Amino acid sequence: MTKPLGVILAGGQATRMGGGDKGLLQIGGQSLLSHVIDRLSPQVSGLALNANGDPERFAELGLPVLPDTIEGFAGPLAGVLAGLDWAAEQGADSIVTAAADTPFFPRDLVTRLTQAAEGQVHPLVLAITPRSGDEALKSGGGKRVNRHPTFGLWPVALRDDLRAALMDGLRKVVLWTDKHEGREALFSADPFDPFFNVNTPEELDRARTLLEQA
Ligand SMILES: Nc1nc2c(ncn2[C@@H]2O[C@H](COP(=O)(O)OP(=O)(O)OP(=O)(O)O)[C@@H](O)[C@H]2O)c(=O)[nH]1
Repeated sequence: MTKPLGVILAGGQATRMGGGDKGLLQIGGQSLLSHVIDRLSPQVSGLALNANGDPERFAELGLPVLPDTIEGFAGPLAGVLAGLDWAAEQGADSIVTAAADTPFFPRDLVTRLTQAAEGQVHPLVLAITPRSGDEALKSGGGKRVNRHPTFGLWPVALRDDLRAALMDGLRKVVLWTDKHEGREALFSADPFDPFFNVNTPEELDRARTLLEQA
């Protein structure tokens, strides 16, 4: 398989942060988005940003900005679809997505997702991490892993199926990936979950602390 294209998902409304663009918040003198770009760009053959509204606010990043084509903030799958349509125009056969609010994701994300897809007709893989004992207990159902639906490898070949599912009202990522027998790639959560994401002002403080300790 050729190296996939990368798409950074920044199309949400950041309600828990009070609105605006979470990706433009600063940690360690750099925006969350630029941390994500630094991690993802060496792993992919090209990069775009999925975001809604005025693209000018991201101009200095120098990336193509892809708005959702499904209306009404349909969730991250709408961003995946925008990325797949862009990849089809570029003649690529797959994309890897990363969320703009997740500054510490693994530097071998793409390698590991791609390895997990070996033998699949349409490569479709989500990242997962083990839950800590406490988290597993609190989850009621005793789930042992966290699935990270914004970190995945997605096939261009399934973009029309995804479009139809979204038009039908599907929103939950794993419902769609399970339907297509998506696989999972397990990443370590030691010393902390690398897919830790920033949703609230408290989590922004935690990200700053983690960065200082790194
Ligand atoms: N393209 C697109 N991406 C979305 C949408 N909603 C969420 N996302 C992305 O999905 C990822 C996870 O989003 P959440 O943290 O659940 O949602 P959020 O809108 O960022 O924040 P909250 O409003 O506080 O839930 C982030 O990368 C978001 O940018 C959407 O409607 N369209």
